[in-house]
Amino acid sequence: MNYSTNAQSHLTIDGVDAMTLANTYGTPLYVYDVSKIRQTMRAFKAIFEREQVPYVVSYASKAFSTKAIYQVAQQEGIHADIVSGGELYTALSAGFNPQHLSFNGNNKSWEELTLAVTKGVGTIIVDNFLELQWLGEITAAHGVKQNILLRISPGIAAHTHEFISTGQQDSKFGFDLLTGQAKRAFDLATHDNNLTLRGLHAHIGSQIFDVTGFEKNAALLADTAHHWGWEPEVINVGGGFGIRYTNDDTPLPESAYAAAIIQTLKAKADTFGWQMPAIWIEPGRSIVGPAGQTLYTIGARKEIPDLRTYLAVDGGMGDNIRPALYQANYDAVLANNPNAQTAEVVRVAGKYCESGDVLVWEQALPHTQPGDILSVQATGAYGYAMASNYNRNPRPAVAFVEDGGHQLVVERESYADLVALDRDYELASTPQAEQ
Ligand SMILES: Cc1ncc(COP(=O)(O)O)c(C=O)c1O
Ligand SMILES: N[C@@H](CCCC[NH3+])C(=O)O
Repeated sequence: MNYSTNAQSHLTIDGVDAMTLANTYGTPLYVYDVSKIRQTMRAFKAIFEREQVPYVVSYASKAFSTKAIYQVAQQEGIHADIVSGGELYTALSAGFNPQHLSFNGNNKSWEELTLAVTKGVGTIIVDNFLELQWLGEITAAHGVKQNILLRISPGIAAHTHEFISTGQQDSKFGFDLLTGQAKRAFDLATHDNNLTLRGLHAHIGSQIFDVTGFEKNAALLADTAHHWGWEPEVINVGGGFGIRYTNDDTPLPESAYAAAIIQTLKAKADTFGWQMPAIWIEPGRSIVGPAGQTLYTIGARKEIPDLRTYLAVDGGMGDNIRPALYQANYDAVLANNPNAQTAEVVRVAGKYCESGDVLVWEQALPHTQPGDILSVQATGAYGYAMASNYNRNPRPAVAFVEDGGHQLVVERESYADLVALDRDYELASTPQAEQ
């Protein structure tokens, strides 16, 4: 990897010195290169525009849900997918157009569905029979008509980590196709006057590197609709496009995935004599993952001769659970001199009370000192989004960087924030407890 640096040999992010960011906002710090986010959003759109097919690019905001990212998505003219009342609230607080939201999730509550219907969420992607029934009741009670898609469990196993594969038949998501549940849901949905069924949805998994799963998925959704004697307006093939975390990962460009899906559905539309359905995709990781990195301050070091050197930083599994959860790999770089000669291989560990609290399993680094700044690369997806307060560590701040400028978009939590929702246990001071 060749990192961009300035005259002081410091790592730069879209023209901003990483050391300036660490000094200004403290560490750990999530930093996003917004130009890169915009580039990816535009690249996804460009391929559909070039092929002149109707489409919606919907950013899967579970990957990173903050007001600022919904605002960037809106500026770039893309939609957003949400999976909870909390993500809906965040998007609405950011001023996001609710018509451009789609709502996924395998167990949406009555309250979440009511909020979505009454706030005008554009599309609800219905996952199960209870939701279909509730949605019928809620829309009738509020006298509204709601656009929906049906989420199908397509029976396609994607080649990825078991925990992030969702398309196989043994999955909690969506209506099962093979046992006829999907057809039953289709019949129910098309007979409900308050629901407008616009199309089908299926998502096969995440961090996928080849196009065949997406082609199969698109073909299967089209074949299914055709088999039911129905011409859908929308085919939503989900997200899951893989990214480069380390040099071992070899993702395709955004355009390759999109082109394969477009070709598959063009052919199906031709064969079935349909108008071209709108192709919806839901990329999350590929939009924000490569654009994010996390800056840490290096602290203690433990050398076990002939075994391993641990280098500890001031964050860890609380801000990036992915290595512990999925054995995920990352690259790290010394922000104060990224292109310096490497001198040793270390394991980068966090500060949490868990042996599995690792950020990088094996990393070649130059000589480092306590106080140096380490940047773990490509942490933009499912890092902040999955952050926790384990060990009562405050969650880090988030900074956006663009064209040489920088701004905090999420403040660092304080110790006061950590106890803000706590209440004193009053019974603890009753006479009985004192005896
Ligand atoms: C329904 C759905 N859409 C989109 C995504 C986004 O996936 P990714 O972040 O891998 O693009 C997911 C997560 O895997 C998902 O479950
Ligand atoms: N959170 C996971 C991906 C799950 C995607 C949600 N369907 C990750 O970090 O890779």
